[in-house]
Amino acid sequence: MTENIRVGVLGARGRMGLEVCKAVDAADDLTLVSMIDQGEELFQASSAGAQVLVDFTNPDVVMDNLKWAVGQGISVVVGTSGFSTERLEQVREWLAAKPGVGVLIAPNFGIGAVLMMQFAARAARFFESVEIIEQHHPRKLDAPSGTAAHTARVIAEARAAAGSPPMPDATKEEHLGARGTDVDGVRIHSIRAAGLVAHQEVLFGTTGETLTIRHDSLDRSSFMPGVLLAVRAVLRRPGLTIGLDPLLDEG
Ligand SMILES: NC(=O)C1=CN([C@@H]2O[C@H](COP(=O)(O)OP(=O)(O)OC[C@H]3O[C@@H](n4cnc5c(N)ncnc54)[C@H](OP(=O)(O)O)[C@@H]3O)[C@@H](O)[C@H]2O)C=CC1
Ligand SMILES: O=C(O)C1=N[C@H](C(=O)O)C[C@H](O)C1
Repeated sequence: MTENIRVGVLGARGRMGLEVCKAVDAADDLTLVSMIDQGEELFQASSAGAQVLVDFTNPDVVMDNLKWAVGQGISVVVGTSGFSTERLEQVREWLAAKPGVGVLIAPNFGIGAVLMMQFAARAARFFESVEIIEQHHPRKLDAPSGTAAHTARVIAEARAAAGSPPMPDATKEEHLGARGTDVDGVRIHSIRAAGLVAHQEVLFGTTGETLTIRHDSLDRSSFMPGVLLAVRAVLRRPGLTIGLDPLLDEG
């Protein structure tokens, strides 16, 4: 009989952390050994023998958590947003000194959201224009969302690979922010409103037609199958894994 994976949760009293603790607790093959939130010591996780930490904290603290965990030889599943190319490079450097440790960072654990990003990358080369509209609950700290920024990057990569010309846009005079923010040449518009959870539209346009790809997380339980998939996979994936895509492709 295989032993349960021992899991610790960072940000355990937050909106996502609470949901992750419930999901881990309910899984037969996982054991919740540590729940850590703001002001509590990370060593509680190593003392409790955590093999995998799940981090849903905030962009200001996640890098310190990761540095500590990798240093301790503990693998980490990260949902916290705010990962730039520079941050990812830093994580790779820490991991290089700790072969065997795995870190999986996913901008979005919703399976539908992962598919939305894949579909957007596939559509990118067929359209002249594309803009992203993301909508979230008003307690979100960062804008644009990590999902929107990642979507913009994969679209930009697909457009560059296809040799797409710059998008048409005659705007000459602009009120600050009216055209959203620019990530790798793709405009992102961020909406924050009570009642929302996490929603995104990718709007493509070309002569005579548009294509809108939309995903809605209506409840935070939508992220849990992806989080559990990552927790189960990270111990057999040393090094850095970005996104759930390679796990979904495993079947
Ligand atoms: N990848 C994905 O699929 C998803 C990612 N997210 C991302 O996850 C992150 C968390 O989101 P959400 O749960 O809504 O946010 P919350 O603010 O509800 O939760 C974050 C929790 O982390 C705590 N915290 C702050 N600092 C530390 C620390 N050093 N150690 C441990 N805990 C700490 C916070 O405490 P306090 O409030 O006292 O600061 C809070 O309880 C965000 O970056 C969000 O964008 C969210 C949903 C899905
Ligand atoms: O803060 C949130 O809620 C979410 N954050 C992630 C992001 O920034 O993309 C994932 C999802 O959109 C929910």
